[in-house]
Amino acid sequence: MTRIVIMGGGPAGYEAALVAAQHGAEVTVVERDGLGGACVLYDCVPSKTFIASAGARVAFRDADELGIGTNDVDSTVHLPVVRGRVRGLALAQSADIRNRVQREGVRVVGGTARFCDDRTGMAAHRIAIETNTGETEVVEADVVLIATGATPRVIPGAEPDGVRVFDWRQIYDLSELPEHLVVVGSGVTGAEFASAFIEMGVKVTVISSRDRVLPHEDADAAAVLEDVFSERGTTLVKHARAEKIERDADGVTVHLRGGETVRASHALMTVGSVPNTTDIGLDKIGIEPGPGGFITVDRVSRTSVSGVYAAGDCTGVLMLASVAAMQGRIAMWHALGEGVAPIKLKTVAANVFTHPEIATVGISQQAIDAGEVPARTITLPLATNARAKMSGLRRGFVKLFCRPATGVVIGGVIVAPSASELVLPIALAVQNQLTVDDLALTFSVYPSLSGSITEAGRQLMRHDDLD
Ligand SMILES: Cc1cc2nc3c(=O)[nH]c(=O)nc-3n(C[C@H](O)[C@H](O)[C@H](O)COP(=O)(O)OP(=O)(O)OC[C@H]3O[C@@H](n4cnc5c(N)ncnc54)[C@H](O)[C@@H]3O)c2cc1C
Ligand SMILES: NC(=O)c1ccc[n+]([C@@H]2O[C@H](COP(=O)([O-])OP(=O)(O)OC[C@H]3O[C@@H](n4cnc5c(N)ncnc54)[C@H](O)[C@@H]3O)[C@@H](O)[C@H]2O)c1
Repeated sequence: MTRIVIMGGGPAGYEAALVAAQHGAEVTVVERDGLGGACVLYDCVPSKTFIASAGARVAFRDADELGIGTNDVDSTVHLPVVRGRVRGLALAQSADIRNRVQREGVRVVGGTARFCDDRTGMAAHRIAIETNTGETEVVEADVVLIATGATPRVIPGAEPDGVRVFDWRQIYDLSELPEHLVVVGSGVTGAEFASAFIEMGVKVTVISSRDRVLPHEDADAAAVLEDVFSERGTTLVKHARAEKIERDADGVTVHLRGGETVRASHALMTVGSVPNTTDIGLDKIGIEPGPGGFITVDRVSRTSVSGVYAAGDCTGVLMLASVAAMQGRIAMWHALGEGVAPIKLKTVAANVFTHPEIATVGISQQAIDAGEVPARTITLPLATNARAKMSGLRRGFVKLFCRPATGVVIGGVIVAPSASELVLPIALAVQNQLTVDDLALTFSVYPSLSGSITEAGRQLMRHDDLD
């Protein structure tokens, strides 16, 4: 029986464990916090639960326009209740995952794992576990999966203290909403938290190191979000890098490179993550981490050392829960001799949970504009969609990209309140190489926002006829 040890129980680790157990391996997962990992306990699940509360407040605010008077009712945010939901849901989800994994016969050890091979080049590997109860155990494995995830990056001089300066894992500890929150960093994490606090009625300033929010996302989508931010009175400080944060009894002063300062009551640091790869004994097996400390893997999750795989955020390959889980599964299928297709990143669907949401799949507009991928494109503003009008939606759009000659769908972007749900038909089309004709001939419900997707297909099909 193949002995498999998995270091870390996040989406990469626990999904791998389920696959390995299904295929009859003897599986041990070592996790120092709780199953589900940082994804479930601190990052993805808590942030989306928090955002759900902000969304409820938005619905309340927007009701006025639809003829439902709410002026005389106060929509106060009860932060302790929100925090209770955030924590409770994360713990419940973690417990569900633990039960599921244990039901499949996986051994779960609470503790911290590191390699302790006597020398490099061994066929089997030794892993020392410092258990959470203070004992040390050494286990041998034929196959090891490193799935140790990542941790919030800390800027020296701007260390979070959990009182005035927070990272995204501590922010739920606030007992009341900040008077003025400065969000440092405008990547996906920064944009999501800025949006949630803005929608909860907090004054927000966003510090962006680039010329816009969401520098890695679709530029038109980012422009919509900036519009919403500005409408809600948010200040966006562009081309700015925070170097130091001073705190006093009343608040924080963020010092930017170049000498300017931003004053606020609290600061939230969203300046990226660093991989958890420094203390796991990589030198004992001969793995040299790549740039930024990430572990280099190929498309079936192999590292440079035989029998050792890596998956998830510690590899720096698209830092998404869905990608982590797929990398973990692929590693196990490969290790256990199953037929496996290498991971295809061009078909990954992702969503930024701002208000409105931004969902993307496949080739980006940026790659098309740069001439890297030939494509025909269409953008349909939601303002022209009947259902959007009925719901009072004025912002947002559907974009569709297809191959010039064949009309095969290669990507798309949706900006809408429920973009994460709407993007699936485009993801299905990209994954299965469907054409704009396939979309165009599909019945969508009338009236519906998804009608804009089939309409986008029709508009690109019409262009086809002119070729
Ligand atoms: C604020 C935020 C929101 C996000 N929202 C989304 C989202 O909506 N959708 C999405 O797809 N992705 C989202 N992500 C990204 C997603 O959370 C990560 O891609 C995902 O957590 C990666 O999973 P993982 O298994 O690699 O690592 P993790 O989830 O980080 O799990 C790794 C686990 O390993 C443990 N560990 C580390 N070292 C050791 C060791 N030596 N021994 C034992 N255990 C160890 C860690 O404590 C941790 O519990 C979000 C990220 C952030 C920061
Ligand atoms: N909804 C989701 O799926 C979701 C949500 C959150 C995060 N994630 C994923 O997690 C990964 C990390 O995202 P992230 O936003 O946490 O990190 P990031 O690294 O993408 O963004 C951090 C931003 O902070 C900026 N920055 C760094 N130092 C700064 C400074 N001193 N002052 C001002 N700005 C500074 C960086 O230039 C960068 O733009 C991404 O791959 C993202 O897709 C996904």
